Amino acid sequence: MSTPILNVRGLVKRFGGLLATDHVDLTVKPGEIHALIGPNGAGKTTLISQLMGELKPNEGTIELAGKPVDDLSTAKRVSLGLARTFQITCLLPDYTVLDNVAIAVQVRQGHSFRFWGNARSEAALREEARKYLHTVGMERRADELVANLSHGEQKQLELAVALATEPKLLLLDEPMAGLGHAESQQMIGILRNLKKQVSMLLVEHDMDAVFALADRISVLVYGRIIATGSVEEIRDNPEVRTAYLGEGEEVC
Ligand SMILES: Nc1ncnc2c1ncn2[C@@H]1O[C@H](COP(=O)(O)OP(=O)(O)OP(=O)(O)O)[C@@H](O)[C@H]1O
Repeated sequence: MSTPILNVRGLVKRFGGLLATDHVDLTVKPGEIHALIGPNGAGKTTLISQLMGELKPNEGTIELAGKPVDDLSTAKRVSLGLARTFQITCLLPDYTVLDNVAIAVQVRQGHSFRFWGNARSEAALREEARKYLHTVGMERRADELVANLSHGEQKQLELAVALATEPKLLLLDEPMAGLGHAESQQMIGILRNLKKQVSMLLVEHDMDAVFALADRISVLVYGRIIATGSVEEIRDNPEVRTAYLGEGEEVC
């Protein structure tokens, strides 16, 4: 079996008396979309923050493509191929769409945002940035200011910014949040196409999107993974139905 892109073993995070992450084991295989679902407060964001190195676990280990990252900073983890998109968009509103992606390319290349404006390198940066805009279907909006984008377009741009770091593993924190039906369908199409390039851990409440995209699903309840399996296995699991999907409800 090939080495997982992400391998989490026995991860524990305590906030005082609260076990926000309760001995979590989780893998993401190469080319896989692994969805992480669970009710509000289950510990999904806390888990992602530990993967990124923003929160220090109390116990457990995290490996990225076979390499332990437990003692590495967030920046070092990003340079090893980890990227995250946020629930709340985190873009530069006074810059154009293309600038936002070009800046991310520049940062990946090891240059500080401070050097933005270096005319010699800008053309090459912009050319590369257009590639990521194309991937998310936004090349025609390249010269628009971020402040003028719709919520759905901002989500797509945020994805392009994350892709500009050339990740091996993309952590998606509710990419469908706040999107209308048409925008959700568009995002599902983009993520499905992206599968060829990057593995994904998808945290999402929109079950239609999860069922449409996930190769495997893990269900987190009170910090503990109660089940991992295929869409069918999770849909039919009685414990999952009781704890999360709602006993007796039709879920598809
Ligand atoms: N910094 C913190 N200090 C204390 N408790 C925290 C902290 N961050 C999160 N918690 C608690 O840990 C638990 C898990 O929270 P978390 O935000 O990770 O859940 P979530 O599954 O992401 O929820 P949602 O779906 O609403 O985003 C909750 O009970 C929350 O109140």
